Amino acid sequence: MKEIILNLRNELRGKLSPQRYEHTISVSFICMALAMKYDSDLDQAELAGLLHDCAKYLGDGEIIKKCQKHGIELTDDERKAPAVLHAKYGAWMAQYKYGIEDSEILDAIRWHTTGRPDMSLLEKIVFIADYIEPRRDKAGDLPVVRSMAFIDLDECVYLILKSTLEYLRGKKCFVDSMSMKAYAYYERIHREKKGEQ
Ligand SMILES: Nc1ncnc2c1ncn2[C@@H]1O[C@H](COP(=O)(O)OP(=O)(O)O)[C@@H](O)[C@H]1O
Repeated sequence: MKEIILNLRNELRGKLSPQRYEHTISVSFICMALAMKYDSDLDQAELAGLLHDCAKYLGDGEIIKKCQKHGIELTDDERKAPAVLHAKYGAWMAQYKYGIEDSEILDAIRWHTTGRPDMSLLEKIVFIADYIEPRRDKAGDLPVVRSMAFIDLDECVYLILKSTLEYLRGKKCFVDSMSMKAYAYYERIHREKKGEQ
């Protein structure tokens, strides 16, 4: 196995909780499975999956402080929904702490929680793998979303965003508007495919 992967795994095993580490390994393998299916680069997929939650050992307050310290600007939405910030700070850590220079990997980490309109193939792969990896068991729609992941990536992103927005609204959580923009984008693709306006 590549040395960088082994080193990263050791580093992450020492930082993340055992459950989060298991999730991380699971996501990296599902990223590679999706990369095989959609003819994407396996090394990029593995690295992006491995690092997607690298900031998750920090609490929301600590992440806000780290962002301030490193001059990472926060949007008003991110301040109101700090749970999404591990993705932005994780991309920063991947670049400056783990030496990742590939902007496609950094973007995939950056957008893995909220999604965004018109995601790249690698962004969609990490976004979807985070939701469907085998250790996940909470969402009721997992069987449908899991099979859709290997049929139609855009439709799968649409289903995940729909479900996440319903879940967050049901819990009366503040929703980062990037997910709403992403939902509007993928809902349009969904409607177009169904022949609707
Ligand atoms: N647009 C959003 N606005 C606010 N919170 C969100 C948004 N999208 C996801 N979240 C929440 O952020 C948290 C982290 O999400 P995520 O990174 O997907 O999960 P995990 O860290 O378990 O892999 C979850 O509690 C999720 O519900």
